[in-house]
Formats: sequence, structure tokens, C-alpha cells
Amino acid sequence: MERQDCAGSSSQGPPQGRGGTQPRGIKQLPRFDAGVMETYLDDMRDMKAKVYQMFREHPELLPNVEEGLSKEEHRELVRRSLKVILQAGYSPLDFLARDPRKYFYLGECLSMVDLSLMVKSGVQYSLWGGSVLNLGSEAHRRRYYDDIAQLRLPGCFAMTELKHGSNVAALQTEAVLDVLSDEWVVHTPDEGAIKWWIGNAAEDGRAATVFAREGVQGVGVEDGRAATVFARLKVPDPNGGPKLVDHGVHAFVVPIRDANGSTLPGVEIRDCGYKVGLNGIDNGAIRFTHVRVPRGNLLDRFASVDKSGRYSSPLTSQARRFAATLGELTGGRVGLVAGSVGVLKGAVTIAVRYACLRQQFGPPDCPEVAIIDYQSTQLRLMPILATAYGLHFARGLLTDKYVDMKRTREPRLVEEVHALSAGLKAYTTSYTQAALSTCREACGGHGYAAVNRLGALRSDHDIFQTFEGDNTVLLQQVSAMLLKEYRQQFSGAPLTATYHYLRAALLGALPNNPLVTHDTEPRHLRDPAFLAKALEYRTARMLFTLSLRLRKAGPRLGAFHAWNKCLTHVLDLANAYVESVVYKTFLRAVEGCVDPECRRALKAMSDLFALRLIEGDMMFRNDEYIAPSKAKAISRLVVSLCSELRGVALPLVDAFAIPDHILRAPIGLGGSGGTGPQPDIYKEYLHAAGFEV
Ligand SMILES: Cc1cc2nc3c(=O)[nH]c(=O)nc-3n(C[C@H](O)[C@H](O)[C@H](O)COP(=O)(O)OP(=O)(O)OC[C@H]3O[C@@H](n4cnc5c(N)ncnc54)[C@H](O)[C@@H]3O)c2cc1C
Repeated sequence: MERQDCAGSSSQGPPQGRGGTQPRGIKQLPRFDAGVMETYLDDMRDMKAKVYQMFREHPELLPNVEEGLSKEEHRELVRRSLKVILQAGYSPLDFLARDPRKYFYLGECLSMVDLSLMVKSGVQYSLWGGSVLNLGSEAHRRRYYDDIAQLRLPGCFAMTELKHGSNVAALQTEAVLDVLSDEWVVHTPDEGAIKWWIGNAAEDGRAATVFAREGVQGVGVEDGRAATVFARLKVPDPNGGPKLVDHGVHAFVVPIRDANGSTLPGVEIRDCGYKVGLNGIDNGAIRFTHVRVPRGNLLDRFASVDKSGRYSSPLTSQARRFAATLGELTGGRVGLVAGSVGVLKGAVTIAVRYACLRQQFGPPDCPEVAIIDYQSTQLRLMPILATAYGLHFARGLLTDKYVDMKRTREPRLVEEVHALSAGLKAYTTSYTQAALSTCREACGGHGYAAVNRLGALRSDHDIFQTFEGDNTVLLQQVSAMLLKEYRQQFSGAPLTATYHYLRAALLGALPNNPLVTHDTEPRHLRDPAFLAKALEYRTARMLFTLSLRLRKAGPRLGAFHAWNKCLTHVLDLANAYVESVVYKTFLRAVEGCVDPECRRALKAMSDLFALRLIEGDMMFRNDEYIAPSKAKAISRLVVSLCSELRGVALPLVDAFAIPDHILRAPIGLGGSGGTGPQPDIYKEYLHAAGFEV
């Protein structure tokens, strides 16, 4: 075999150690200082440093996946961690109530410590605490705030039932007002209505926010002493009729355990047992048998019931009350986006560092090459790295809008945050879940070792796609809101005028100059104006065709079946919308970066993010938005951008600044961030396996 030029392959640079090998003849992005990038990404670094320092001082709180903790041991660890966080002066409920940016930031920090801890904190403060804060009155806040904040009253959020999860409006738990005793009687009418999966219920909860039909109340939890129970509210007919009036699902505070942890009369709680992941959380199932709580336990921000049983609400319809209630719970979704982005950063950090070090094969008589120098590895990992940055900035946008919404309560902002939190929650958690598998595969067999954490992260994170709103269901809400917005925009106009207008707008968005559809110059392909317009066109086109299809199918099939017939299209539209928002946010972040080297790396990643989307969508070809020659040029550019980014992949992951004692994956250790002595990953790994080295 002909001897190859080692330098021409990939043997430049150190054969071992951080950075691996550097191919020659590839355009390189300028090196940048990871510390400068970190400063740009993160304006709350001090808090992160302190939180992580706390876990350095308490290494016993970091679960060791190899030890195979039982669910009871893991739950105990999480309980202790929550207390240590409080003792260190961090009050998550205070953050949530007064400075939500800190609350979500803390969630992201905790995600790589232990996802069970992050989620348990979310159950106590965001779900249980948040339901009291957001759905209750000032009296409820005064009564419960301190006890929830200080963990003296662990609680639950009891919405889901055995037979109903996504379809919350169909919950069956009842809360019936007994006007003689001035109490709600919370009751589970049948097995299907047993509250299920309720976090904090199996051991810790003392109370629960129970979601029930008015006239009904519910409760939950192990750690929880109380729960917000969602139940149907029923009151006597004001006209003296024999039947109770059902006002739909409302939230009630229901005590479930006494101070000694024993369940209260009428409350039966079972442990949901081992799960695929998140075993540090005590999920439980709760059945209520005619549990009585005072009338004042209805969380009555949107509806109240007086002593005589008269129901009143500032919102005119059941649907609007229900929407307002669920709208107040968007904070949970914002928290999941933050946690999921944290996991994505951790996973890609492990995979990139390992891929830079791991060597397999090479030209004859030459050193082996680092696996990151294989084009296939670059195409796997660089888009994930770019998306992690894009979603980091999008998470920032969502948090800022959430804070503004809470401050102003402006109705348009409320709708926007609802759509954005639903869309980003679905998109981010689905993306991260897929990326976890890709990172595991990119690390080969060692990625499968439990000690390297990718498997545990994959198992723990998986359910992020389902709870706080199933992703498929949330994406439908996003598309429904986009359609509604379009309809409102054209309200008053005859439907045909609307469609003609949309069609004309779309045709206008098509590049009418054939030179543009055939332009293969990288300068054009990397022009943000081209990329942003292409992604906007995609969303607008999907919106247009979806409206058209629904309009055609609706009269024949009815709204429900017409929607179902178009469901794939509905989901594609929502994803396209979210991707367009992420790209625009990414662009603003590129423009806002003053360090020229960092900006070039960010620009390359934003280009890669958008180009991959265009490359992967046949619509652009089918519509002749891009000619075949342009499509090929885009694919070539994607490969070359991945290759350029490979040169700065290490400082890009270093800028996420996840310290080794938090990352805890021997194959992903970073040492002192590229400036000091580098860890010997194999040595660490052998050591973790028990070898003396
Ligand atoms: C670990 C864990 C913790 C949880 N913690 C809590 C908690 O603290 N409190 C609480 O109240 N709940 C909790 N839940 C419940 C969780 O919120 C529900 O699981 C979630 O809302 C989904 O409901 P479901 O499981 O009934 O799924 P379903 O709604 O039955 O969905 C099943 C499948 O059907 C699909 N599907 C459903 N409807 C549609 C539709 N309209 N169109 C297309 N596809 C559809 C979904 O995409 C999904 O794939 C928890 C669940 C788990 C597993």
C-alpha cells in the first residue's frame, strides 16, 4: 500500500491529550478564549460557582450511578440535598416569586448534579408552591408561603389520574361543597380517577394541590404532606334543583399526612414504584374517600364560592377559566427547558472531549487519528454543539419573556409565553433526548459504561418529553395558536381574501430571481438574510397549506377528525416555528457578541444550525426555493462548517463551564479548562473501574 502523508491526514498536533489531532488543509476558525465566551453566555456565573462549590464540599450528595442506589436511598439523598441548598441560603421559592431568572438558572445548574434533585425541587417549589402562589389568593400565600419555602410543608401537585393525563378537562376527581359544614368533600369516584404519578406523594408530601371538579377535592404524596389537587368543582343548584352544578376542574389544597408522616383519614397513598429513571423522586398514587377540607381551600384566584354555594368568577366561561388556570402553570415548562438545555450541554461536553482524545485507525505507519477527525463524528457532534448554543440563547429569551409577562400581565405577552414555553419545551426536550443517544453512540462502548453517565442522563431525561405536557400535545397547542393568530389578523375579512393574501405573501417570499435560487456562493448561503427568510418562508408556507387543508377537510369530517387527518402537518408547523424563533434568537446573540473570535465561532454555529434545517427539508427543493445545485452546495457547506467547528469544539464546550466534579464522567473530564494540566482520561477511567494506576 502506498505510504500516506501522516501530516496530510490527521497526525498534526499532539497524538494524545486534549485537542487530539488537527487535520491539515482545512479552513480553521480562529481560537478564542473559552473564559471570554463563558462570560458572554452567562451573567450569573458567581451563583453557579457557589452552588457547585457547595457540592464540592458535600461530595456524598452526588449520586454515584455505579453504586446502584435503591429508590429509598436515592430519595433520602435528594431530601438531604434540598435541605443543604436551603441552608446555603438559596430559597428556590423566593427566587420563583421574586427573581424567576435565578430560579430557572438554579434548575439548569442542578440538572447536571442530579436530575432527580432538579425535578424534586420543581415539584416542591414550582408545582406545589407555584400552584399556591399563582392560583391562590393573598390569604393562601400568607398561610402557606413560608412553610413551603422552608420545606416544612412538603407538597404535591395532583393533577394526573390513572385514566387521564393529557386530557385534563376530563379529570373525574370531585370536590362537592357541603353547605351545612362549609366544607369541600373531595372524593375519587372510581379507580380510573385515582391520582397517579404524583411527585412527592409516596413519602414526603403533607398536602396537595388537588385538581378536581368543583364540588370535589383531591390530595397526594410520600414526601408530600399536602397537595394541590385538581378536581371537578360541584355546588348545589342555585335554583334549588336536585342535581349538583359541575363547574369543571379546579385546584384545591388538601392535607394528606400529619406531622408524623401518617396519612390522614380518607387518604390512601401507594408508591408508584421503580421507574425507568428519576428514582430519587417519590411518585405516588392517591385515592380520596370523602375527604373534608374547609371551603377556603379552593385556590380561588379565578373563581370563588361563597358560603351559600354561589359560584362567581371574573372569567365568563369554563373554557376561559380553565385556560387561565393552566396558563399560570407555564413556569414549570420554562424550568424544564432550562434543565434540558443543561443536560444537552453536559452530554455534548462529554462526547466532544472524549472524541478529541479517543484514537482509532489511521493511515499506514502513522499515528492513529482522533475519532473527532472522522467526518461522520463531526456531522454527529457539531450540529448538537451548535444547537446547544442556539437553545441556550432561546432559553434566555423565554426566561426574559416569562419575567416580563409576570411583571406586566399583558395579555398578548401571556399568549406569547404560553406558545413559546409549550413549543420550546417540546422541541428542546425531544432534541436533547435524541442527542443523548447520539452522544452515547459517538462515544462507542465506553459511552455505554454507567460511570460515564450518558445512559443515566438518557433514562432520567426521557420523561421530560412527557410530563408538564406531552410534547405531541404541546406542539398542537402551538400550531393552534399560530392558526388563531392568523385568523385574528384577518378577522372581518372574507375567508377567500385571507387565503389570497397569504398566498400572495408566500409567492412574494419566493426568490423571484433565478440567480438567487441557483446561487451557490458560501457568502450568500451564510447570509443571515437568506437563512432567516428561508426559515420564515417554511413556517408561513406550512401555515398556509395547513389552513387550506383544514378548511377543505373541516366541513366533511368535522373539526376533530379534520385536525387528526392533518396532524403530521400540525406538528411540523409547530417545530418549524420554534426553529425559526431559535435561529432568530441565535442571530441576535451573534450580533451582540463584541469579541471578534467568539463572534466568528457563534456565527459558524448559527449558520450550521439553519443550514442543517434547510438541508433536511425537501420542501425547499419541491418548491424550487433552492435549485439542485444549491442544495448540493448547502450539503458541502454543512460538512465544511462541521470541520471548521471541530477545531474550536473544545473551547466551545469548555465555555459551558461544567466542572469535573459535577460532570462526573471519567471520559469527559476537562481538567482546568484547557489552560492548566490536562487529566489523563484513561487513568481516571481505569481508576473508576478499580485498577490501581
Ligand atoms: C415520572 C413522572 C412524574 C410525574 N409527575 C406528575 C406530578 O407531579 N403531578 C401530576 O399531576 N402528574 C405527573 N405526571 C403525569 C404526567 O404529567 C403525565 O404522564 C403526562 O401529562 C401525560 O399523560 P399520560 O401519561 O396520561 O399520557 P397520555 O395522555 O395517555 O398520552 C399517551 C400517548 O398518547 C399521545 N396522545 C395523547 N393525546 C394525544 C392527542 N390529542 N394527539 C396526539 N397524540 C396524543 C401522547 O403523545 C402519548 O404518546 C408524572 C409522570 C411521570 C411519568
